[in-house]
Amino acid sequence: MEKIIAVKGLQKSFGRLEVLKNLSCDFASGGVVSILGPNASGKTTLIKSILGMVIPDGGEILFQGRSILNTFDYKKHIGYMPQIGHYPDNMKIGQLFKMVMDIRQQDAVDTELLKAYQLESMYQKTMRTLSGGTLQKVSAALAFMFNPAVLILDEPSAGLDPLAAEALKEKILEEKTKGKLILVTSHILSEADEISDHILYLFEGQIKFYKTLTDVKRETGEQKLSKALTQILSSTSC
Ligand SMILES: Nc1ncnc2c1ncn2[C@@H]1O[C@H](COP(=O)(O)OP(=O)(O)OP(=O)(O)O)[C@@H](O)[C@H]1O
Repeated sequence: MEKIIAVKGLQKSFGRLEVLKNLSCDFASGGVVSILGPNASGKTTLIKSILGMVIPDGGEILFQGRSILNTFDYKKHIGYMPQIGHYPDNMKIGQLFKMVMDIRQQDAVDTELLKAYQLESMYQKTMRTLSGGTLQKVSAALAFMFNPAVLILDEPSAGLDPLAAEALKEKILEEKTKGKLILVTSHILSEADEISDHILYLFEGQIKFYKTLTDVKRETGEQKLSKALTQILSSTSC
């Protein structure tokens, strides 16, 4: 499959804390990559670097072969669902969607999640009154709304009720079949097991391994990702 994102020798420190240590990896279209690793291993910093929200100290990131440094245009090809969405407190859900469409000068192309989550019936609710899960639903609907080639989902199902999480999982699988790249950070291994083609495991800002899910299971002889990871990590110092 075509390589859409290339990360080369990425370095990032916050003060004296080295968060990404010369990290290199490629991501191809048409698959789900789960980015796993312990808390503070650098998962969010990696995806925020790809999104241009964190400026690396060294290395480079190419999107479709071009450096993302000082560019903005590539972002229209990425749908991003943050860990916690921050929206203007007094804005209503309907106004938020309209504002995003106005900024992009584009109507919503994909309203599947918006409908699945019945957000239209909540258009008059203001953002500050929403439950954490509803906020997540709004973020998910926005991420998929403009049919982007790449989706970056940061712990997407955290806070979603089981039905909403299932709808999101189905949506991810559906979009994958359309040839999209979907990067997902998660701590829920059963979910990663159901949706992933590749597992990228980060530890202390470095890639411990980046393999297909099939290889992870074959090499460990385990049927479940959770057991395979336990086996790999107990034999190393992660
Ligand atoms: N803006 C920032 N300023 C200072 N330190 C930061 C900043 N952003 C992240 N860090 C630190 O960088 C490290 C990596 O954070 P990051 O959010 O990338 O980890 P993560 O793997 O996504 O963690 P989690 O699984 O807990 O979400 C952490 O120690 C965090 O405190």
